[in-house]
Amino acid sequence: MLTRRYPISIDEAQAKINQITLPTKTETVAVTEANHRVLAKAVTAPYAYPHFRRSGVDGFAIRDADDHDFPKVFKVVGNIPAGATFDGPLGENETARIMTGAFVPENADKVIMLEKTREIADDPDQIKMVVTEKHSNISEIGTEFAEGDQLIAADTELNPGGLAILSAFGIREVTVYKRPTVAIITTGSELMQPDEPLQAGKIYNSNGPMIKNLVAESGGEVTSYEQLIDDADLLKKSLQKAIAENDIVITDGAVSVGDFDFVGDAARNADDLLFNKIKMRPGSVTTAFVENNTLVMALSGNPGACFTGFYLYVEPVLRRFVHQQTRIRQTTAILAAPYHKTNGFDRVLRGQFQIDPDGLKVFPNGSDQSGALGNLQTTTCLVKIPHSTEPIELNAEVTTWLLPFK
Ligand SMILES: Nc1nc2c(c(=O)[nH]1)N[C@H]1C(S)=C(S)[C@@H](COP(=O)(O)OP(=O)(O)OC[C@H]3O[C@@H](n4cnc5c(N)ncnc54)[C@H](O)[C@@H]3O)O[C@H]1N2
Ligand code: MOO
Repeated sequence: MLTRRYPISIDEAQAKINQITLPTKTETVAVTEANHRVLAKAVTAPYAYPHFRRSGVDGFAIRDADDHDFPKVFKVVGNIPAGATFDGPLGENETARIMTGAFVPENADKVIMLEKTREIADDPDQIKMVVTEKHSNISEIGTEFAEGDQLIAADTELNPGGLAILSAFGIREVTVYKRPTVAIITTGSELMQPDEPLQAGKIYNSNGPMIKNLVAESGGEVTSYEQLIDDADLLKKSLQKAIAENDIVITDGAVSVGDFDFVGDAARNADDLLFNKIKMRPGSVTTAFVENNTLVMALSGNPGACFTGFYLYVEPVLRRFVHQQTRIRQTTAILAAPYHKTNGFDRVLRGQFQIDPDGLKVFPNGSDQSGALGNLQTTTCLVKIPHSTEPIELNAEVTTWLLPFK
């Protein structure tokens, strides 16, 4: 039976996905595993930082009371390497040799850099200081953070710099948003297994590995990955299980109107069909529905359309699960190379961008065909050519989406 479909615009389709309510789930993870995880709770300083007075240079610690009439000779009463402490106060004209990062004696007020001192021949217990210093060269307690200060705000995606801050306080665990769980179901009796020899009429599954890695780099957790033959019962069972166990299910193929396009049937019967046709090419068949509180994103089997559909509709929702903005930058650019085709739907070209002194320029990058995949490695942006009966002019301003990790 031919399914009636109601095409909506790219903006409308994106808005529909953006409107669905997502659950908030959190978990505790080790800081060692937390790079690119998103904090669900702010982290505050358990104590002041630095928590002891630290020398910023290698040199000799002195008291304010002795900080006059240079050059002068001091008595060396201690040696404080980094990691050590120093007992007792410095007396009059006494100093302690001290290394960068080391504990400053409690009554010392300044550290004179090694370069401004001279050893006294045959007398290691004395040191001559040539001149004083303008600054104390001491990091005082709490100069970076007072106890209770916010170290990193909630809803922040941790990066190696953030992990350094947490580690500086000995913090070993953080509360983060759970990654959305994602099941991937690729379909098609024409798909071979990677270890099968090439056969006439069949192809290797290229979308599967692409989707898996796109999900992972967008912060999703792939819980299952399947490659199914075109069989309605098999697909139905797989889909039901995937929906019951995951936050998101991504299907690929079988979503058009052909004899084996079973995902379209599931969409039509779903709790909430968001859309089953978009006024764009490639990717017009991209379909989205919610079933049992799980979002099902049905991407086209055609590689170019699958790639485009993922970035425009799936990446943003994966990021929203963990309270983050999409990593895709939507902006305007100058179409810097000619494009002659016209189209009843908006066309989304795979492109490449260039940042020039006079602005952002975009260039079509090879084939705009839905089934073409030769440009998937080198594409760095998507470019929207609005539907029109006239070809778009060279140097027209166009909407573009700059893709992440390119
Ligand atoms: N009568 C109509 N036919 C088609 C329409 C239409 O509106 N009416 N739409 C066309 C458009 S546009 C597209 S896009 C495709 C979408 O088809 P499906 O998403 O249902 O995908 P399939 O039919 O299963 O496969 C399409 C194409 O992609 C290849 N494929 C499938 N899976 C993979 C994979 N994992 N890796 C690589 N390639 C894959 C498959 O072999 C087909 O060549 O429908 C048009 N037809
Ligand atoms: O959905 Mo098809 O990719 O529009 O060409």
